[in-house]
Amino acid sequence: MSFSSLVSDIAYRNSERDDLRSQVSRTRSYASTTATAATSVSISGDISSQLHGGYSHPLARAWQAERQLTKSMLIYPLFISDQPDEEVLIPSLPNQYRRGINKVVPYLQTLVAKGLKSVILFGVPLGPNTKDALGTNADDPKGPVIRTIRLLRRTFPDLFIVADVCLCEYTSHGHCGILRDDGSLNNTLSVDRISDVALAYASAGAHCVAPSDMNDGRIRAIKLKLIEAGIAHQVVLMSYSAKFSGCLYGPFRDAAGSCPSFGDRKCYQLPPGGRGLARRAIVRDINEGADIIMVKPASQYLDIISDAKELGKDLPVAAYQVSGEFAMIHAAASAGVFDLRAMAEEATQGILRAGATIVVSYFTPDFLDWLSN
Ligand SMILES: NCc1[nH]cc(CCC(=O)O)c1CC(=O)O
Ligand SMILES: [Zn+2]
Ligand SMILES: [Zn+2]
Repeated sequence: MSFSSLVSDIAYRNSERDDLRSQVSRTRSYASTTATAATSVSISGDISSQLHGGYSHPLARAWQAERQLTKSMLIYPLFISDQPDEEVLIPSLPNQYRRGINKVVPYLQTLVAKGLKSVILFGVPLGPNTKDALGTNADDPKGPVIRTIRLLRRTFPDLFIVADVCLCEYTSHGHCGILRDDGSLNNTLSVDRISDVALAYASAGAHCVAPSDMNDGRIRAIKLKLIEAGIAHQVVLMSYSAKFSGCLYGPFRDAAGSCPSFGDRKCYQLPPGGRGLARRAIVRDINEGADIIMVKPASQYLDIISDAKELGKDLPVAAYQVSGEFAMIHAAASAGVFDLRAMAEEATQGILRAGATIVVSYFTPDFLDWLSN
C-alpha cells in the first residue's frame, strides 16, 4: 500500500468513526450530552440497535415483564350444584366438574396444598322447582352457595372466597334479573333483589361479592346494604364492570344451566365494539364504590383491561378468562396448533401486560402445578 493510499484509508476510517460517534450521540442524547466527549473506547456499531444482550438469559427475559403471574393473582371458578354427591364432568369445559357440596372439600384439599388462594362460587340448581321468575333460590340459606361458603370458611381458613352474584342460574327465564311483562329487564326490582342476594352471601362469610348481572346501580345498592348491615368494612365488592355480550360464555351456560330461554343478554351486557361504553361502565362502578373492577372476557378485550387500569389507577383490575377462551385454547391445543401450557402462559402474560393483577381462570389448577411462586 502506498503512503498516500494509507493516509486516505486512515482518513476514511476516521470519518467513518466520526459518523458513528455522531449517530451514537444522537441516539444516546437522552442519556448524557457529555457521553461523546468522554468516550475513549472505539464504538463499532449503533448502540440503539443492540437489544439482544438485554434478554439473552431466561431471568433477564422475565425481567422484561412489568409483572409475572403468581399464585395469589389467580381465582378459580367452581360450579356447586344442589345435588350433594354429584361430581360430573362438564363436556364443553375440559377437566372442569360440577360438584355437590360433599365433593368440594376433598377436591380443594389438594389444590389448597399446592397454593390455591381463592375461588369464585357459582350455584347450579338442578332439582325440580328450583327456578322461578324472581330467582328465589339464589339466597336460599340451605342452597349450595351459602352452605358452601360456610363450609369453606370453616375448612380452609386462609382461602379467599368470592361469590358470584347473579340471578340467571335461578330464574326460570335464565335472564340476569327480574323481567317486565314485555320481557325487558326491570332494573329497579332487579337491583333490589340482587343486592339482597349479595348481602346474604356476604353475611354467610364470603370475603368478596361479585355481581355479574350488569344492571345499572347495583354496586351502589350493594355497598349501601353492606354498610347498613355493618359488614361493609370486611367485604370486598368486585364489580364485573365491563362485561361484554358475545359467544364466549357457551360452556359456562352449559355448566350452570343459565342459558336464557328466550332472547339474549345484549340489552345489559356490552356490545363487543363498545369501548367508550365500557369506559363509562367502569367509571360508573368506581363512582358507586367498587373495590375491584373486572373486565370480561379477557384476551379479546385487552384494550379495555388497559382502559380499566388507566381509569381506575388506584383500584386492582381483574380479568375473567372465560369458559369460551379456555375451551378454545384446549381445542386448538388438541388440534396441534400449539402447546397447551405455552399458550395458557402467553394468554395470561397478555392479560397481565394489559394491566390486570387478578385473573379468574379455569387454568388455575394447571398454573398451581406450573408455577413455583
Ligand atoms: N351472569 C352469569 C355469568 N357469570 C359469569 C359468566 C361467564 C363465565 C364464563 O363464561 O366462564 C356468566 C355467564 C353469562 O353472563 O352468561
Ligand atoms: Zn347472570
Ligand atoms: Zn353471574
